[in-house]
Amino acid sequence: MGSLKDWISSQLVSMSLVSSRPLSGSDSFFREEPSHEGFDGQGAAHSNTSLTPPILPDTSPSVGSDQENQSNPSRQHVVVENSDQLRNGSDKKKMDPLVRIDDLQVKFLRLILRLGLSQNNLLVAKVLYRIHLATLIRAEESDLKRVNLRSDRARAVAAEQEASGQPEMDFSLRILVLGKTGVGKSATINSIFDQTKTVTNAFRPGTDHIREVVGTINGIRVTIIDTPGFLPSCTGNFRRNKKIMLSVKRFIRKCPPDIVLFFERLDLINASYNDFSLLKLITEVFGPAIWFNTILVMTHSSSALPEGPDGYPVSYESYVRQNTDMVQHYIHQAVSDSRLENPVLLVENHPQCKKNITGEKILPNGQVWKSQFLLLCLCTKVLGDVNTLMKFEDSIQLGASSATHVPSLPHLLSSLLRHRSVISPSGVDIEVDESLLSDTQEEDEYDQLPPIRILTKSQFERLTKSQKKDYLDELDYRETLYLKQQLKEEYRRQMEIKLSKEKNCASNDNSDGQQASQEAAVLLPDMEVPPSFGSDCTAHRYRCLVTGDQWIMRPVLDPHGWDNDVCFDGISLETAMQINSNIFTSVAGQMSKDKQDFSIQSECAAAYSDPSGITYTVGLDVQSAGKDTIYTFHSNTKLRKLWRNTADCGVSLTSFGNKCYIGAKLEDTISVGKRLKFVMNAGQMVGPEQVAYGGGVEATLRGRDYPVNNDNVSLTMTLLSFDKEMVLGGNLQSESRLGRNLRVSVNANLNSRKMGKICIKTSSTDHLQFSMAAAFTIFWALLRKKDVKSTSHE
Ligand SMILES: Nc1nc2c(ncn2[C@@H]2O[C@H](COP(=O)(O)OP(=O)(O)OP(=O)(O)O)[C@@H](O)[C@H]2O)c(=O)[nH]1
Ligand SMILES: [Mg+2]
Repeated sequence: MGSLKDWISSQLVSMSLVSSRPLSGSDSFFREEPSHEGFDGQGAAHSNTSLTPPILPDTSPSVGSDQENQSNPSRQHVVVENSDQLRNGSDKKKMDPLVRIDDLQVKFLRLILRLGLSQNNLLVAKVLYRIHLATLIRAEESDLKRVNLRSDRARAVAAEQEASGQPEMDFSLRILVLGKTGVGKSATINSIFDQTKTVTNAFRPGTDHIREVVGTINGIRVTIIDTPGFLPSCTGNFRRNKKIMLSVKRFIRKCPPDIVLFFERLDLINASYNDFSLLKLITEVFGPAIWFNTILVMTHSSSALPEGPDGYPVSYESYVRQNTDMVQHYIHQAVSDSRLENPVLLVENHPQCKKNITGEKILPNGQVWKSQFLLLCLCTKVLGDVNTLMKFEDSIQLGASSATHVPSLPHLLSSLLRHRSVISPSGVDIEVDESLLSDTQEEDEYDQLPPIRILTKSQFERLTKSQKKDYLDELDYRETLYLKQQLKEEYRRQMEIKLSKEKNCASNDNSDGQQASQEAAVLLPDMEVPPSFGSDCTAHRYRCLVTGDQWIMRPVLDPHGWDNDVCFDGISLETAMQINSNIFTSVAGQMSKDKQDFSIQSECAAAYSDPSGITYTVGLDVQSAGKDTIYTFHSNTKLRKLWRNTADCGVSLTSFGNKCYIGAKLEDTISVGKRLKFVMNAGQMVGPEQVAYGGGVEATLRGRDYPVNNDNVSLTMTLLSFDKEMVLGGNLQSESRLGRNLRVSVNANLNSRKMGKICIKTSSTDHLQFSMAAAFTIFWALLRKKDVKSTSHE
């Protein structure tokens, strides 16, 4: 059962109920002995039998995906113990994992300094953030108060220790290399040490036995275990490859590596690449947990770029992304889990590889790959050690059989409390309809407008700046009124159809069939598919037609598919039907199936509106979660228009595995005028031996031009209680149009655990506005940074 703590952090950081990713490598796979830093006590108690990977809800891109450059500078917090604890005796220090995490961070920052890397480096920030998150998740309520945001102090201690060289740092890396023969494992080892430490061979397998290569880089002792390469995966080589893997497994049993490098040649990955059987064999022999500490190494990274469909070479970034995605895709298939995201390291071993002025080998994108190698190894090892210290042994496991996700009560309750508005078959929200109806005084406003002369482009150009503005404002105003009028007419038309249908039903005169057949088919926009179908046609098109209002059926595009044949492995379907004047139903779902997996997400609902104003809704939601399926049956009763008040009560029954969760909620909506709305709700979710309670108040103020412009501000306060813990949260959401070409939406939340996030989205058709938005964002980030600094000084 997920805890409230998980729920809070996922509210902040994760997209979905089941989205989780490894913090880093699994020590459970490798470690039988204490790590090289000598973490003794509880933290070093590794188990090599369990495959439980240490997993945290993830918020950031993979450690190594340097293509993704978003990071949140405000989250670069370091968890540092308070000074009392720092001064405490070594015994206590040894016992307290939080203190040891603090030490580890200082060590990590020292190494970053030693490598000459900036501490604001994206990867470093991510590692520090993940450590912070791990500490928060694992910390007890009492510990949480001790978790200070004193990043500056950790940095200062690291700088001080590194300058004085005291205390001496015993940090070492133990790395295992794996990959097919000839991909450049030995050549990479030689490049890393800048000397020929192991033999390479261009024409036949170069390495015939496992051997350790030891050296020192930037004061870090590095041991690399060079292994014989695997033979290309075909049935004849299966036994030989297995033999190599078993001997490697035997070799590392006594002294397991911190990091695994899995090698591929970047230039040899193409549409016909398929190393699934080899990856599967690695997974079987070493266990799925091997992939947690694995970095994908792509050699030959400076090779000539292939031609794109337009005859020009493709861009380096997209070439790398496409090829690494393909290898990652097959790893996902081998472990039957697509959550894994391995860091990628690009390598070029050619002696004539381009170098920068300091003589370091650089890639076509200007990156110095050797420092990137060290950084990735450091990050992987440090996160691995944090995992061990924090004991993430009860986290999610990799693999299909183990990919069972237990829904948490706070999640289920908050989704029950989420407001569901019932959509009528015409596609217009009932609430919108009502606000239109109440809008009678503006009835003829558009028709009463004086005529306007529409200017040609050249006439418009001749206007002065202020005239241009007035003219555009006037057009804007008219457009809003026109759209309002159109919406009203559409609503009236729908009502008339409804009334005439009722009459027709009475007189048994059904002309529906003819009407439907008269409706023309509409072509839906094309989907972009990988341009690899057929020899002469670069982009084969799949076209979709919509023939009636009622059914929309489309294939689902898999963005990871490498050919059109495997791109479409799902289907989505949407329909809404009026059974009679009072009953309507809607079904929306998506289903995908390939050789291994079948997944479905669907929502069906039926609503009955009583003429007295009561609406009854029943529905069934079906959702795949790993190999299991979650069924949720829900039922709602809505009492409309008791004064300006809509009351709603609902129950839900969720079945997952062999467990059942029952929930109930009460909700009341009060409208004050056309623009202000209050929603209050309270609910309860009961699971096996556990209960969660929650509720909230939401106030929404809509813009003057609603529903033509969806400007609104809403403020929500929620309270959630689960397992003797209570969390109060506040959320502010606003969407508004600032000027003609700029839309801004702001979402900010904060809870009583002092965790929160702010998200600002802007869209503009004007470059100037974009630069303003960027300037504002940077200004905001700086402000936050200052804020964090002053907090840490306190
Ligand atoms: N151009 C180029 N050549 C490379 C690169 N990496 C390796 N090579 C060459 O590829 C050949 C094979 O490299 P090795 O390092 O022996 O390959 P290996 O993976 O160790 O092979 P086994 O020991 O048989 O498993 C050598 O001639 C290397 O010089 C690279 O990044 N670019
Ligand atoms: Mg070799």
